[in-house]
Amino acid sequence: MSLLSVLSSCLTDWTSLILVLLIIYISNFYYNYFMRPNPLPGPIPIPILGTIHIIGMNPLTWYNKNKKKAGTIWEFYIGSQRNIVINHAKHAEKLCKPTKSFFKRFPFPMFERMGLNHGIFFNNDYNLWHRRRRLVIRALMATKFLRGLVLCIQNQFKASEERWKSKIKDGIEFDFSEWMRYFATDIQTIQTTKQHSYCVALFDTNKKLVQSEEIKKSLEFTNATKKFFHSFGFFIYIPPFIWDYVPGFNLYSKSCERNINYLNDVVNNIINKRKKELEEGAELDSDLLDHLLIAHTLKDPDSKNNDNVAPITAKEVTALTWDILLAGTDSTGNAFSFLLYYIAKNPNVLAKIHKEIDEIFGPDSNIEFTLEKLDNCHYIEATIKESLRLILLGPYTAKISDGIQNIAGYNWPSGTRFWIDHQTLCNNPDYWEDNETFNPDRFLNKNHGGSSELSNFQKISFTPFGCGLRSCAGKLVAMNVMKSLVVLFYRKYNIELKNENIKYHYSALNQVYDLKIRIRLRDGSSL
Ligand code: HEM
Repeated sequence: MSLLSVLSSCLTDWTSLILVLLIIYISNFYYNYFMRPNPLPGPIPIPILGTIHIIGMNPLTWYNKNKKKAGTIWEFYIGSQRNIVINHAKHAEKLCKPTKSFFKRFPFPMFERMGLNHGIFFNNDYNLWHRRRRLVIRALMATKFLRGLVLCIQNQFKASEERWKSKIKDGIEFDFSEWMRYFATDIQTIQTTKQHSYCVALFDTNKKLVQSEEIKKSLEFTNATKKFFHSFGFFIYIPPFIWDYVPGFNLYSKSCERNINYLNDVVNNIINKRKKELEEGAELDSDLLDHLLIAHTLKDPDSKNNDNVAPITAKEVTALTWDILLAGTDSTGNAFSFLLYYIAKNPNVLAKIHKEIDEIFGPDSNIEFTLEKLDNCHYIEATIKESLRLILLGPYTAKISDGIQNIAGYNWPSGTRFWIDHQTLCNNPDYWEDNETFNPDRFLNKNHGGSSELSNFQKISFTPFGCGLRSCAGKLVAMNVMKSLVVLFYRKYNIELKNENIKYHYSALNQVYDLKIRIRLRDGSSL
């Protein structure tokens, strides 16, 4: 037998083996699919890809075309993994209760590999998560922290106003979505780590600001966080063995890995620098990093009162700092861009905002305001809520069940993957009257100058910050950032949209782009 014929017979044997294995895999896949308990409407999956070729990276695209067929519960596949989507308050109630039955998020193997599960966002260990979450909540809800935040926003805004000064009389045109993303990055970076990121300064000066090493480094960091966000969908929807072994995909996942390593190094350097300053006697500040660093030493009140509580580790400090930087930046930035768009489209709402601002803050549009003043802005708060209801920043969240759970009348085994479709929950005409109308009054009850009371279904379904144990840890921060910005912009400026419609795309969050505005001084205002 020639070498060639041995080779070709081996090859044939290998090919046949692969073919047989493939047939077994496909038969097994479809056997499991057709025998699944509680079959629901949804596109038929294909092996390995699941339904990604039909629904793409955004389950709402399929749902919006198939509303009737999908009803209030439907399913789709990621690889061979079944996912159940809930989009009515009557089924969401149990999923949204703050119980351990729906504590777990989907695992993020890539982010776990990179150590990001030492924080709270990617953490599925209840006991570890619980203590860290308490720490973070204590820091973010502290009055001292929130007062510092409101002051920091005003200072950063003032700095932008200084740069607008020479041109504002004739009006300035710019892409607000970009400005807002940079502004949110600056605020979040300062409030989390005390570092300046100079993003807005570079934007306002058309990148002509003298670029020191510090500024260049901060820009690199901002771009790296952007890349991290954009990789989210990839790591959720593409099964791990594809991003590890399939050419092209593996190159991209390796570059994301390098990106996360780089971000980890930057955050670690910031932490070490601050740790040293504190060891050398610097005074403690109200920002998140100092709060975490207290818990990293034995000065943490939790560990003082309880011998079993160890100080949090350096890895935890890094991961928690990361969590807050990432979870808080793009979310607030995009939320405010949507809000600005809705206010511009609704002059009656703007008139009521002006009235509230004039009543609470008086005629001087340059006067500094406090956190306590913002607490009285009930109409502004209602407007923010209505904007968050109409367009969900995170249109869905996902949870894994623990123990057999009865949802929508079906019993589901432990480990079932549920998606809550918040976009549909918050806009369901069954229980949101005139659901497509921008009407902040629906959030004003009689204690706050209105006459509305949310129904039970409305309360369950109003979930822009998620729901259950894992709901947003920075809700109060986000609300205060947005309230502050409403006051800063509308007490002094007129804002005109340059495009008729808002443009946005979904990538981990709904992200606004190309929101061109023209901003000029409001009559009677001065710089
Ligand atoms: C308008 C702005 C924001 C929106 C719409 C928003 C929305 C959300 C949503 C939908 C979740 C997932 C909840 C779930 O899985 O049920 C979440 C989680 C989280 N958010 Fe926010 N968020 C915003 C701002 C912020 C800010 C400013 C911070 C921090 C300062 C923050 C920190 C977090 C953290 C740490 C988590 C993870 C909580 C956990 O797993 O226990 N968010 N947020």
